[in-house]
Amino acid sequence: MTGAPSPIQLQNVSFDYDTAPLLRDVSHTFAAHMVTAVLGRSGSGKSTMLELINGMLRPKAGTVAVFGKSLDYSQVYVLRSQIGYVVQSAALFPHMTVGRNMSLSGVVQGQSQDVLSARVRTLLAMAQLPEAYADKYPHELSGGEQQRVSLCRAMFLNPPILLMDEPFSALDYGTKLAIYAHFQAWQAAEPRTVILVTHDWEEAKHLADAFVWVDDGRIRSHGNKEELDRWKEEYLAHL
Ligand SMILES: Nc1ncnc2c1ncn2[C@@H]1O[C@H](COP(=O)(O)OP(=O)(O)OP(=O)(O)O)[C@@H](O)[C@H]1O
Repeated sequence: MTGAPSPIQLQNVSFDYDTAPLLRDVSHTFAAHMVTAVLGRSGSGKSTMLELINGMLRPKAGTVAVFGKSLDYSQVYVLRSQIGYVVQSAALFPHMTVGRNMSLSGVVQGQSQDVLSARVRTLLAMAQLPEAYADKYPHELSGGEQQRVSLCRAMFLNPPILLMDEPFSALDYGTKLAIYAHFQAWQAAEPRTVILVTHDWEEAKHLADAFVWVDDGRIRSHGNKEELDRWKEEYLAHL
């Protein structure tokens, strides 16, 4: 724990898609400047939890607070510059260059071309991608490279919060390890509050400092690496 106030709090949050309850009275305070892995089997509501945090979904009951304030759903766009969001498929726009894909949020903010280009160069260097990639199109990159671009895009406005939804699950093992290393280097250089959704126990152990296990609409357990080790067999048997 860093002792810094939590930038993300769920208080008695319940949610359903007008069918069976999906999250039931969930409360959790996410630690600042750390990676928290949210684990759980498929369909347990992990992605839904991220969409509640970034305001794409609204709880049926309870509150979501970001930086100490309950979300104001009439101004959810304000969160876009504070919360980066990375999903499993890199989801880059195919008709735009890599540089354009990365810098869209800066374009929307009216940043000058010089500022945009400089940030693209910095991020490509951090992701150890060649500068010339800025002018390539997504289909010219490998899956792992596209996912690195997607991470760069989420980092473009330097958001203090990063939400990652199974960002590495479609990658082969070698590519995954390489991206893990990039991600860890970025996190060491500029610690953010990261929530990493994954069902992969090993990935969670590798990348995160804190852990939340979502099951049957509730937080079944949460804790540190020791806790995670304690759950291992039970968790794997439960998937
Ligand atoms: N837009 C939607 N409308 C209706 N039901 C939905 C919608 N999105 C998700 N669901 C359902 O809600 C449940 C939880 O979905 P969610 O994607 O949050 O789970 P998850 O834990 O992230 O799963 P996975 O690991 O498979 O991605 C699933 O049963 C899913 O079918």
